[in-house]
Amino acid sequence: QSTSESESRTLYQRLGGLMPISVVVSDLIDVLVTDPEINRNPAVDAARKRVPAPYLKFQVTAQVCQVTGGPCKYTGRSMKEAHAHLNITEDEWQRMITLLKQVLAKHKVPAQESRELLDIVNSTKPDIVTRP
Ligand code: HEM
Repeated sequence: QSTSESESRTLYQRLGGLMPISVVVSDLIDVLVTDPEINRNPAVDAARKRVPAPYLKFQVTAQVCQVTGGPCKYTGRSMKEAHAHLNITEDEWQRMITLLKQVLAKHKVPAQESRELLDIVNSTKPDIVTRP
């Protein structure tokens, strides 16, 4: 396959589609909802006890599928609305990024695709982090 052909593939295609995306998201949610550093935030701890992990996995998978150029339609709330009540700090954000990088490495997501996904995730930071 030529370089121009590989560059025309969407990030969704290069990640391998819904099957690997759903596995990476599932693993990330599993480590996030049990992480002591993240759950030191009482609002996050309360929300993850109230909101079923399978629901979060579904919503985040649909969102990642959509924003990477896949066929899904994300129907959940905006990132601002979904996280406004959680008082998420810079340190908690950095912890989430560390866990995300570990999950991407565990599943051997290539460097280029990992970078593009991290750029997309980082673009949501101003809507999610509401405390310094
Ligand atoms: C430190 C970082 C984050 C934490 C601690 C966190 C935690 C949470 C929690 C607890 C909820 C449930 C809120 C509720 O319904 O009361 C939620 C919802 C959600 N989060 Fe996050 N989140 C983080 C970052 C992200 C990022 C980076 C994304 C995607 C780019 C994301 C996508 C979503 C989605 C799609 C929902 C569901 C929205 C809905 O129910 O309509 N989150 N998050």
